Amino acid sequence: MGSENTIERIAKREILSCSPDTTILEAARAMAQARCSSIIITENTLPVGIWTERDTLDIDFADPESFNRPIASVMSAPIKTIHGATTLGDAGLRFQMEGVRHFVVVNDAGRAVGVISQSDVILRHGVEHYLVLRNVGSAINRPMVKIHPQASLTEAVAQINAGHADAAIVVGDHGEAPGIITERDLIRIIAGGDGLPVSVGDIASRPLISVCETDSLLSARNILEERHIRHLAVATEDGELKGLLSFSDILASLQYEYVQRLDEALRERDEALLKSRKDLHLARKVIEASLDGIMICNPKGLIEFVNPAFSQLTGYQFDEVVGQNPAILQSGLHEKAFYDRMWQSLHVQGIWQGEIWNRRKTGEVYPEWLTINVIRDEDGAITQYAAVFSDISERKKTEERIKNLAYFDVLTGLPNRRLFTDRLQVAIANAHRHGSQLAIMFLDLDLFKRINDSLGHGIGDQVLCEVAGRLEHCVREGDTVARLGGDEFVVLLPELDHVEDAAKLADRVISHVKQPLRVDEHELYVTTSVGIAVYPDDGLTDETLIKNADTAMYRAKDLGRNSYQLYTPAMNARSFERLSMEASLRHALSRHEFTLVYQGKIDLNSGRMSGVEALARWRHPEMGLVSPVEFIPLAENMGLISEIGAWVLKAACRQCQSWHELGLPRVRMAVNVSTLQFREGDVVELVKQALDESGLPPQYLELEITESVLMQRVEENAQVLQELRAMGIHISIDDFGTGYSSLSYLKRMPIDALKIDRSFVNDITEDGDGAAIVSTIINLAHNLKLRAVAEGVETQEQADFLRERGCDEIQGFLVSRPVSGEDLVSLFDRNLL
Ligand SMILES: Nc1nc2c(ncn2[C@@H]2O[C@H](COP(=O)(O)O[C@H]3[C@@H](O)[C@H](n4cnc5c(=O)[nH]c(N)nc54)O[C@@H]3COP(=O)(O)O)[C@@H](O)[C@H]2O)c(=O)[nH]1
Repeated sequence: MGSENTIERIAKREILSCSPDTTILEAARAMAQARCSSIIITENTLPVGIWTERDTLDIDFADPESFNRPIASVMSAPIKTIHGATTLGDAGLRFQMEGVRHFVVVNDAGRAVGVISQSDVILRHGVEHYLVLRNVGSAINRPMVKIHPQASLTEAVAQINAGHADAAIVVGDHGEAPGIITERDLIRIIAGGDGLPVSVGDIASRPLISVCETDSLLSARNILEERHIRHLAVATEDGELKGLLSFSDILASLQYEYVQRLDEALRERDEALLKSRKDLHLARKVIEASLDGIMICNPKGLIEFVNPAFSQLTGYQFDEVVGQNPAILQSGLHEKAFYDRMWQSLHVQGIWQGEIWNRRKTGEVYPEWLTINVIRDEDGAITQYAAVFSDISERKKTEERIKNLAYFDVLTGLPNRRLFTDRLQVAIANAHRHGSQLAIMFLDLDLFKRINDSLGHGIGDQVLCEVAGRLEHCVREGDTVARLGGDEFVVLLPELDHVEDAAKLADRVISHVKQPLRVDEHELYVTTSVGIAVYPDDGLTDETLIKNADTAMYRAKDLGRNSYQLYTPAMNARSFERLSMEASLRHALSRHEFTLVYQGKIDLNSGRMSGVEALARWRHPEMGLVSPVEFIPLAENMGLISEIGAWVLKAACRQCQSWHELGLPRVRMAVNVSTLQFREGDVVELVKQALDESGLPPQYLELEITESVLMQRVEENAQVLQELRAMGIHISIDDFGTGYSSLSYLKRMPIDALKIDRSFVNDITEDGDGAAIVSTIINLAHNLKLRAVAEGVETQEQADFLRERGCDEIQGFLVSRPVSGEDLVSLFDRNLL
């Protein structure tokens, strides 16, 4: 409770005091002058007794000399003290129990710091709530002392003492105005020192101030306080005098236990009020600091309050929205039924929660997560609607991103396999219902790996994006283009009238894809092979259709790429073939199923064989002679290329050395080395072994590498090539012109020849492009001080053209198909042109 309700707060600080030998007269004068009801008698600054107005009743007024007696002879001792920290309630109890009207207030050290009287307690205790409930009549417990005006003071004092009273009514027999005599009057008489009055009537105070017995004790106490008096006459409603009311009576009437309980209840109420005020403060702070928008509406649905976050999220300031209908926030995106459901939920369940699109002041529409609660009073009547919302734009974007990741290819933005399969399944179900057809096209970019290998994945990715765009451009609305991964794409044509329509689309796709495309400084040419499968003829499920379209695509590749194939059941046999080929390839080396054939390179000036290229062949026990076009990529995929490559190199070196030993003209043996061999194995070590084992001098060995060796792992591969060159090995670039070589690399690498790809040679006579490209490559080779070798020369016209353009050597069917070692012997030392 603190010091608020303790007596030290209200005690009189100035202590009226006197010494023990002070006369009663002097003490009374001091009290009258100070308007004080007590005086403390001190000795050596210590209080030793107290003399109060009440003690005047013990004075013998019949003996005027008694006024000159020392105060110590009449004072009350020992003095009654009370600690300053005592509560007013406890002080009131002590006044009541100990029957005194004054306490000296002391501090912890026992020093007097003030005086407190019972009237102080009553006036300052804050018991108004109690006093207002009690009437004056209930506080009068003592019979009224009535004194005749003619009575002497001594008689009057005797009567007051006899009535255990502290005052008396002075009333005569003839209807004179009544008066009152109190202890304070006695002090005044003693202090006057003029002798005693003749009768009490002379000194009685008039008029007699009275209250009605039905008045509240509070009003009586207020009169006492206002008039600075301590007694009131109490009359009935008829005006009949019933008694006297003093502070003592009021104090006695206070039922302290009850008052204390009331006090406690009030204190608890105050504390609760304080707490709720604190809670309210806290709630206000929380609402103000909340990042969620908060809007309170009245029962009519009009806005009463919004917090700062509301303003931040909607753009509307407090003053702009208070009194408005929240409809100002509506986006217009929801149907009336949506709001009807919301109100229904509010009225039935008292809460609505969900996603809603609202509109900011700027006009921007945004999604929010909104919770509305109905607030009701104790009687169940709606007092408010409280809406709390947060902007979920970011969350929605994230959800959208996650959805995109799950269903769309990150690189191209096309649907991915999952979404494609979903759509295909739906399309199949539709086609089944309507008895219609659909088609899917499986596309794979031809030789895309070369772009990735030679120009890097960054360029490869850009090519894929460009191709994705071209595919989307080709198809109709309702068709789906998807990327399955790598360079594989699929197209779903859900409505197909004729199979020819799918074939026409495949043609369009092929011709669009093959248009030159520019990526950074590169002009690239990409082609695609397409396989088509039609529902229901080529499969009834998504899996079968995709598998069969894939098979048809492989067939298109086998047949020379840049074309499409419609699926036929026979193709499945081909897929099966591929699988069984894989199984057999693993054992091909140990079963000695590989062999080499040789094709001569002819010097265009002399017409003689200047070199030989070794070409691998696989004699499959059932499939017969398998082309390297089929098994080399398979071997690369299966991780067998280094092993097979090593065998080829060693066998070719042995063959060349044996020709030398036979005394045939010494030609150089060219061997193809796969890019993967450079990555996976130690080519230098392998070459050393092959030369050592065969005895072939290094200058008679030529390695044919592809452009990707120059463009990948540039530092490492350059090092290997340098070492090979240092050994005396020749290096030529195979299929030159198809691999996007960087000219600066060509210049820096230790190479001896460029082999012009046969596709350009093949084009020499068909259109001007091939001729121009071949001429350019020949010039380039010569400028770099390299030999130019043309592959795939099949006609005399091609040979003539090449000779005219200064090509150094040719290789091709015109002179000889690849043949066995024995058959090649007959071609040595002849003019083959
Ligand atoms: N890493 C290895 N690759 C090898 C090996 N052996 C061959 N290969 C590569 O396989 C590809 C196909 O080779 P192949 O089927 O042997 O075809 C070669 C010739 O038969 C063919 N050719 C030759 N002259 C003509 C012609 O006038 N017309 C025509 N259409 N084709 C012709 O060209 C192939 C030789 O090409 P190249 O090697 O580019 O000089 C092929 O890429 C081989 O490199 C091997 O052991 N390891």
